[in-house]
Amino acid sequence: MSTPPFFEYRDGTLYCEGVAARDLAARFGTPLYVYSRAAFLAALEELQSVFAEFDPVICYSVKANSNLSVLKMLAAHGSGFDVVSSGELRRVEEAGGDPGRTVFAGVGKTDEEIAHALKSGVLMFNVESEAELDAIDRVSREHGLQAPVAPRVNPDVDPQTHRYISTGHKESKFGMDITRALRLTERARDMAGIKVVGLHMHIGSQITKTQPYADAAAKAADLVATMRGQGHAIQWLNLGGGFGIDYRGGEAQPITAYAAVMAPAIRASGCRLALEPGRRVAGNAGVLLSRVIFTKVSGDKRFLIQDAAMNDLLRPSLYQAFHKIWPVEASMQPPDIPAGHDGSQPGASDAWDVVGPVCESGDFLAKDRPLPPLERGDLLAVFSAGAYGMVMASNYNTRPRPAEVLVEGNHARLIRRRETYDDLVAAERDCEGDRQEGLGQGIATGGSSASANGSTGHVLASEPSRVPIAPN
Ligand SMILES: Cc1ncc(COP(=O)(O)O)c(C=O)c1O
Ligand SMILES: N[C@@H](CCCC[NH3+])C(=O)O
Repeated sequence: MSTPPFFEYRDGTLYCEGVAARDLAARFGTPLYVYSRAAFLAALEELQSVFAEFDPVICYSVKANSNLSVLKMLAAHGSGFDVVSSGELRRVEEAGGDPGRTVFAGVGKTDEEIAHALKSGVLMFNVESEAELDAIDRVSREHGLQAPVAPRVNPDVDPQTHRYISTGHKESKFGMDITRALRLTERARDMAGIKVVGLHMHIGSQITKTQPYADAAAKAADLVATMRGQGHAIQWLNLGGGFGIDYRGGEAQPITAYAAVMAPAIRASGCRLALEPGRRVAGNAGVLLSRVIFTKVSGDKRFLIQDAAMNDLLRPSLYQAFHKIWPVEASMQPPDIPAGHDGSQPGASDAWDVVGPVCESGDFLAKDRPLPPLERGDLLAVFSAGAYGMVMASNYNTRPRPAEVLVEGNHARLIRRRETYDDLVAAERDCEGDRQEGLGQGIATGGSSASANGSTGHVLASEPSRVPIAPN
């Protein structure tokens, strides 16, 4: 691809734009998510320009990386948003994003969430079922409003991706098959609280073939014509996200290749285009830095135990997902691993299981991965970690979640401080307060004993509890 490398090795060490990764690790501690501002914006701008003919709204999928600073940056560069909860919508609003360029998806919207989205004026609701349509109609009428909606249709195409992240097939919990969708739009004609303005499809994630998009777009264009025949003024074709990225190297398609196969159908539909890319914008804009705690040999296996675990980056454990991993101090970029090959070399003398400290056998970032010599204290970079990384992190094993840093040129800015032990127990201490002071008196006020600092180091502070616990 023509974009400059945002993460590259220079003089034997990894840089993010103009900042050395080792300096970031020293300043902010590890594990640490590091993002390149230029990488996010290059990916967004590529989508905006390649699809420009269709006056698109690129609705960045907030679930991929929902950091407020990331959303602010994208909003300032004309991004719309795709949200799946009131929480995500609040993030967009707090970041200064435009609800009028935001689509609200998700299979289980509550009445409260529907009301929130209606009042904030979202561009449209992606409707996933008839029951949901009824709920949106009812809530809209209660508020004297009319909801713009786009039924989510499963075109029953095979996206040729991991089965856990494919969604456009008939058995999916998401969306509706074509027959049901048309039944829904038929009923919607009589609903005062509903205005059908678009059609939505999202067939899966990390899709590296173009054919599934060609098939889905063609079915979408036909369906738009049928829905217009029912009397709906369809203005929007929302073809979702799913565009794949390079995890191994060489598997991603240029956006122009997807656009080339989708364009004829979009043109035929006469609609404006909405897209919901997440991974394509965020995935290769981030790396996760970690530090080796111990090396260990057990039988024939060699383990690199480092301080990033499944709670920090879940994808390898959950999907057996492949991420390149390479020392921060190295003379060359990590090698590409051909598609269809997992990169593992069982028994190779330089092969390591890269694991974390979490008490699960499934806690690994890579298996049997050939790596240059490494020892305690060395830094590692886990690549392609900008999407579905921090957002899927948890506190399992009472591990504070990592800090996040955004790099712009030669400048690095902390955009989420490292969690502290106090952050993790604050909600529990609030309840202990209730018990001690009597029901109703210790209701949480939003205040906590969380430290305002915590921006450096990976020390798990072991402070004495500040709230005395009542005797039983
Ligand atoms: C409805 C919807 N839109 C957009 C996305 C973003 O997908 P991706 O990150 O693969 O672009 C998802 C996640 O797969 C989704 O479920
Ligand atoms: N979380 C997934 C993708 C799911 C996309 C959300 N619909 C991943 O890490 O690849």
